[in-house]
Amino acid sequence: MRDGEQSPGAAMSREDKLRIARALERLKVDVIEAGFPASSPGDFASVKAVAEIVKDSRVCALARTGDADIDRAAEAIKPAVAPRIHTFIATSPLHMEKKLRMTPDQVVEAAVRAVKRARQYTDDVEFSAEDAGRSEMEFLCRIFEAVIDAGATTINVPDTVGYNLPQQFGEKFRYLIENIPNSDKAIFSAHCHNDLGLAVANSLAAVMAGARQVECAVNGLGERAGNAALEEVVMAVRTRQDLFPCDVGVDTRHLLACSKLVAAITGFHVQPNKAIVGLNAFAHESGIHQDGVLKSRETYEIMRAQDVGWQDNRLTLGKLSGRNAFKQRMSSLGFEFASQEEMAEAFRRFKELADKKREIFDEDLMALVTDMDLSQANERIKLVGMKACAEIGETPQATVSLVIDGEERSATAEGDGSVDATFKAIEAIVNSGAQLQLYSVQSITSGTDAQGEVSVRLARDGMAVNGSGSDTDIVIASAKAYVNCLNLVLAARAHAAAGV
Ligand SMILES: CC(=O)SCCNC(=O)CCNC(=O)[C@H](O)C(C)(C)COP(=O)(O)OP(=O)(O)OC[C@H]1O[C@@H](n2cnc3c(N)ncnc32)[C@H](O)[C@@H]1OP(=O)(O)O
Ligand SMILES: CC(C)C(=O)C(=O)O
Ligand SMILES: [Mg+2]
Repeated sequence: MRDGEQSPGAAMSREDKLRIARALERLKVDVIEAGFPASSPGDFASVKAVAEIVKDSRVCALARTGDADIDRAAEAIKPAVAPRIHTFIATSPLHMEKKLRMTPDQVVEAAVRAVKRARQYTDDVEFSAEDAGRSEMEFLCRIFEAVIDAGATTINVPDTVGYNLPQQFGEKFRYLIENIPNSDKAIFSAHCHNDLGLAVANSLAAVMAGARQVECAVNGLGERAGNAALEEVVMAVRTRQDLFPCDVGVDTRHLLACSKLVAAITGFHVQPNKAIVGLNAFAHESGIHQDGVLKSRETYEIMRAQDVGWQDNRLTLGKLSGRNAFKQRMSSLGFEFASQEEMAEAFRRFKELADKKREIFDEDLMALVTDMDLSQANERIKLVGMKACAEIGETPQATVSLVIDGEERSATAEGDGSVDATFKAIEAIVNSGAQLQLYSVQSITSGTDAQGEVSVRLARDGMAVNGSGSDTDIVIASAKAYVNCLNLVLAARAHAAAGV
């Protein structure tokens, strides 16, 4: 949380940190580095609040080597069940000379003094040699030996600027652990940055070489290009237990939820092709892969989607998809082909359509094999009125009026936001039982009076339907999209009931 928040634009409030801390505790991480209490009164309060609520993970606060920073960190983590102080100072020639303007002797002295002071507050003290990735090995051995003697129980080796390569970083750990006489009295830790895209690889190399703590951040957030992504480190160690001499205690089933929470709080969205938590991490689009997965999941999956929090893997249909996936999808939508010829003809039309359209949805498939085009479905439900209220400090509320088959009905509901309240009000009237799978907003013109286009995907009985709506007001556009989707669901259901 501390380095993750150092991503430009990702600063977190006390409330944000509490929500993330709860999610990290549920994930069963060993240590939560909650913040840097000396940095601001707000961050002090955040770290203290996290220390008050977290029971099952250690709560750690960062501090420079000065007395004031250490005392402030100690004060903030005082309520924690398992408090840790993490103090650091830079050890590379460049940082010592140009930034700190200190001699190596002064740096060792400051580090030892800080660790001793921190030990007066807790017996769990971590020391980091900032920019260790560019520090001289002999100096690292000297300062680490001194701080372990002073009481440091975790020795962190940060590649602060992401300069190291995996083999080299692993060698550093091996050398340090073998050459520091008291290295057995501390846990060695890796803290890698992603400037060359190597943060996870470097962290894993460190673990192979003896590190037993990895500092990482959900979704790989952190200063500049970020830190090692927690979900990737965890799943690499878990998936390749044949190679690692240790495991992680993380409950991986919460990885996706945690990633989504951090993305929602920071506004840093995860790209679709991101490992583990990206939308496409367990999706298969091309025919040969889909065929393999249908026959045996392991042919193209090294992890189970469910083990990291997804409901299941997905077979998406597009121009690269094959017959087997097409047939399976049609079958799950309730269509069985009477003959090979009928199937071949439907598949030919599917490929033709896929050449024109980037993604093929269930309603496209239904239109393809029947004479019914769902996009032309009758509007059985009409949105005739709505009012949504959002007020700071108040629970958002929405009232919606619909005309269903000629009869007008209204409902009011509360929600997490105006859109959520609106959807709940619609559901209070319609009671469709459909699940919201996707919600996205795009502006289709520019300026504050822009038309917003909202897309909604609802799923019911194994079938997903996409609807859209546009308006200058996003909440109204959302209601229109939801109603549009419901009309498509109703049309599909009527169609299925008619046995077409
Ligand atoms: C690699 C990392 O991620 S380190 C953590 C980085 N995180 C942050 O910096 C976020 C929080 N930081 C802050 O809020 C502020 O920088 C503060 C409160 C810590 C300090 O603010 P200021 O007093 O205004 O100092 P400023 O940020 O301009 O400069 C940092 C000072 O700390 C000194 N310093 C840096 N690291 C250390 C250290 N480990 N131990 C002691 N002093 C240090 C610098 O030499 C500099 O000292 P100077 O003012 O005598 O030149
Ligand atoms: C404070 C230290 C551990 C750090 O974040 C870094 O060196 O990257
Ligand atoms: Mg860092």
